Amino acid sequence: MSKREFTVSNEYTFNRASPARWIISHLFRYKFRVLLYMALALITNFAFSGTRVLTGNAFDAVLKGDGAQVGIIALKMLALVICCGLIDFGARFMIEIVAKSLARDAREELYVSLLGKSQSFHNRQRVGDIMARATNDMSQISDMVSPGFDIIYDSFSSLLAIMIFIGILNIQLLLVPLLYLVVFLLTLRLYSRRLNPVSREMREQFGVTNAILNEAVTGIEVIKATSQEEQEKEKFTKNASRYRDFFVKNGIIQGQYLPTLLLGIALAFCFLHGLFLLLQHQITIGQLVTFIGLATNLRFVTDMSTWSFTLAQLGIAGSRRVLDMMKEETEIDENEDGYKAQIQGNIVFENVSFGYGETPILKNVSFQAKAGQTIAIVGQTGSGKSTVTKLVNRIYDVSSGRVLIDGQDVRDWNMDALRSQISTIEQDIFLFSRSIADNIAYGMGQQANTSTIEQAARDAQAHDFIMSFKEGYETVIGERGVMLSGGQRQRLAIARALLTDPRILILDDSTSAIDSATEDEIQKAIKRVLQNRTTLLITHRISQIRWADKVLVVRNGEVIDQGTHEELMQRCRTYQRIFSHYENVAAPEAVLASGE
Ligand SMILES: Nc1ncnc2c1ncn2[C@@H]1O[C@H](COP(=O)(O)OP(=O)(O)OP(=O)(O)O)[C@@H](O)[C@H]1O
Repeated sequence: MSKREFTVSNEYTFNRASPARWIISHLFRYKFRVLLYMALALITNFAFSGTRVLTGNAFDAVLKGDGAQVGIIALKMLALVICCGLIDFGARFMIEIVAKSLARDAREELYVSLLGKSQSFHNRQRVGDIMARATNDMSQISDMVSPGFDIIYDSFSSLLAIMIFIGILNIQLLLVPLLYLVVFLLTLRLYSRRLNPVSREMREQFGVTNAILNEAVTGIEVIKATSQEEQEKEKFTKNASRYRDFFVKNGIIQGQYLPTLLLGIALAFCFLHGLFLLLQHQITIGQLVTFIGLATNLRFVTDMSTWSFTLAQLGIAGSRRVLDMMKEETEIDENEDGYKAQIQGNIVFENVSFGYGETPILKNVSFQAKAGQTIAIVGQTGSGKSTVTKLVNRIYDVSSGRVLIDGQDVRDWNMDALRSQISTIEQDIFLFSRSIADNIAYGMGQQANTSTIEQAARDAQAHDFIMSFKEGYETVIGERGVMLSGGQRQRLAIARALLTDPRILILDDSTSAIDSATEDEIQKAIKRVLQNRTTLLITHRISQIRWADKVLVVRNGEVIDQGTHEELMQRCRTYQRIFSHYENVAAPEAVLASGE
């Protein structure tokens, strides 16, 4: 079992060794329903072939002039057809339930698997591609079972019934159908071998096209602002055309399906063979009629297999893509048996180095934060400030060195215990398209009551602007909170953090997107949120730096100095420059951004 950051208790485990085994293990979960379906479908097909026998019997009775017998046969036929219809309904109903249950289970399995993947995994993925796998591929998997598997099983059980009835009629009559069957299976194998890679590529291309569409819709503002519509259109057209080409190729292979032609030839030979046996008085006219009727039923097997095999191919290709995503290795484990305790808030970085890829970003970072302290991190943009904070709650793991919380390596902590006590207020705050109250209560699993939500909002200086909306706390905010300004979003994030009352807070306040009117309120909110917890504060704001017990000065991934504001003012040239510029220029951002 690969590493996971999140698991569900009592999770049903499926065999992920190969797409076929995976599907079978899913079907196995509903084995009784599958077996019932198989039995019902088999009965339907035998009953249907039985109607051909009755037709032949009726012919013989007519030729003998036995009217009473014809009447009895007609009644038998009616009863058989009604039973056939009812049982067939039961079979279709069963398989449809199995198909939809399987799709639901597979979707849930993929979803849980995605929740358990590390941040590095999600950085590598394109959202559109994930969406294509979670929606289209899942539908393909469901279609593979019903109607795909249904048709294939139905075809083969009808074939079995046809062969048994012909064999009972006269064993010699099996000659042509059996020959046809051998040629049919050979051409079918050839057909699926040709179709398989094309349908796989078609699915892959669909994922790529979907990802482009998703990216364009998400980034529509940038496209419009930079007037790149033409380039985006071309890119999309190119990919949509590739998808079309695969689709056409798929169609061409399907169009070249040989068995239909072969069946026509086989039926002609069946007729000749039957006629020959009739002339030799080995079968009656009625039996010839039954035989031709049964042989004609082979059309059902032949025609349906074209489509059903396409569905099966697409389903297998879809399962492979879903499975590939679920099986992709993730770096961080939830560490279920790890250390669990109430966090006091002592953080120690011991010679920590880290890189997202090959290039090292952080080099030999060491510092300490005592419980309840506020540590400000300052440095030029891209120097690695946010990266330092991402190692605390194990969004990423260190490459070397250790990060300790209360003396325990973060890798030894139980992931849930660790993360549930650490909150992050990031620069780019993500708000769900739900009500404001739900967004604030998010970290509590929606378990907070209205008055505590409101209190948190008041402490975060957010209550007044929330109440200015017509629906107050019930106002639904758009995707990514587009209806709110940067300052409002930040205050909602602060309220969310206050509500969860984390022991460690990571606050990335390096954004300068706040208008000065709300600046004061934000400062108040931040000051409030820092109380009683260890805080790592990334900031460019001089007032906030002054609140800190210790300041880390980061340059190119190294902590070049650390100490209190006063100490650094005395000995650190970079720090002194920040402040001398601040006095002259009024804001330190310019200096920090300049790389000093
Ligand atoms: N997910 C990622 N994958 C690869 N490289 C990354 C990733 N995130 C950040 N980096 C790189 O790591 C370096 C440090 O980034 P980081 O975000 O920690 O800087 P920062 O000091 O917080 O910058 P800013 O003040 O602009 O937020 C940068 O060179 C950045 O390009």
